Amino acid sequence: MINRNAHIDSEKIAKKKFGQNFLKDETVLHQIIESMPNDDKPIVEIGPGLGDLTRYLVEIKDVTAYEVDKDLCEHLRKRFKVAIENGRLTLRCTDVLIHWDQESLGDQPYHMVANLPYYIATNIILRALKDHNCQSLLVMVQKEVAEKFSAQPGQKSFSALAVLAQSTGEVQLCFDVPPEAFVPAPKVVSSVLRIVKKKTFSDPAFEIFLKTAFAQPRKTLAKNLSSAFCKKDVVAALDSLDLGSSVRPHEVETSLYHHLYKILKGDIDGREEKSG
Ligand SMILES: C[S@@+](CC[C@H](N)C(=O)[O-])C[C@H]1O[C@@H](n2cnc3c(N)ncnc32)[C@H](O)[C@@H]1O
Repeated sequence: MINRNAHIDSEKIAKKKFGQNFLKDETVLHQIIESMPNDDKPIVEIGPGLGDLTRYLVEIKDVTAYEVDKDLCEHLRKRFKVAIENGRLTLRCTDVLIHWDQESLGDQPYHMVANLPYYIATNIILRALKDHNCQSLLVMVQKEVAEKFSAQPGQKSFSALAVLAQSTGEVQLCFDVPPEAFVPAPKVVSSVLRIVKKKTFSDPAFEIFLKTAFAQPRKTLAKNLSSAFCKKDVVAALDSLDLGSSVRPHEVETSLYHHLYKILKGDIDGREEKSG
C-alpha cells in the first residue's frame, strides 16, 4: 500500500545527488519497525528525508537523525517541531561522514535504523561496524550490497565485506523491497539488512589483506595473496589450514581468514625483523 496523500510532491523534490528515494510503502515501513531491536537504546537514523520512517521511530524511541539536505532539514524542523522541542528527536543537519570523521554518531550505545543513501551505503555500514557505540544496524540498501554483506562461505557473492561484517557479529538479509515502494522508484531491488554486533572490530591492515585476497574473485586465493606475500609462504599457510592452493576466495570461512592473516602477517613481521 503506497501512501500518496502527502501534500509534498516527493518525485519533484527528490535530489539525485543525495540519493533520495523516499520510502512510501506503509507495509514496508511497518515491517522495518517490527524488525527493530526491542530495548531502550536510542536510535540513530541516517537520512530521514521527508520523515516518513522517522515519524514511527519517534513514537517508540529517542532518535538522533543526520540529514545533509538543508531543504529537507527545514521541512523536518517544521514536521517534528514538537518532538524536537521535547527532546525526542535531535536533528543534525550535516553530512554524516564528516561528522563521523570527528566522533561517534551517538554519545551512548545506539542502534542504527535507516533507509540509506545508496551511493554511500557501503561506506556507512563499514563506518558503523567500527563505531564502538553502534550496537546494531537495520538498514535498507541495494539488494546486491545486502548480499555482499550477508552471503555465506561457498556462495558466489561471499566477499571481503561479508568477512568484515561477520567478524563483528550476526548478519542477515531480512527481506526484499521492490522499486515501487519508493518515490521516485530506484532502478534496483532493495533489501533490508540486519547486523547485530557482538564486538567492534577495526583493523585497517586486515581490511587491506582482505582486499588483496578478494582482488580477483575468480582467481585462486593463492594467486591473489601472492601479489603481496611470497608465494611459497602463501602455499605453506594455506596447507597449514588444510586449504588447498586451488581454493577460491569465496570458499574460505571468516575464521580461517583471521588465521591466514595471522600466519602471513607473522611472516611479514618475521621478515622485517630479519632485515632490520
Ligand atoms: C534513500 S533516502 C531515504 C529518505 C527517507 N529515510 C525515506 O526512507 O524516505 C536517503 C536520505 O539520505 C540523505 N543523505 C544523503 N547523503 C547524506 C549524507 N552524506 N549525510 C546525511 N544524510 C545524507 C538524503 O538527503 C536522503 O534524505
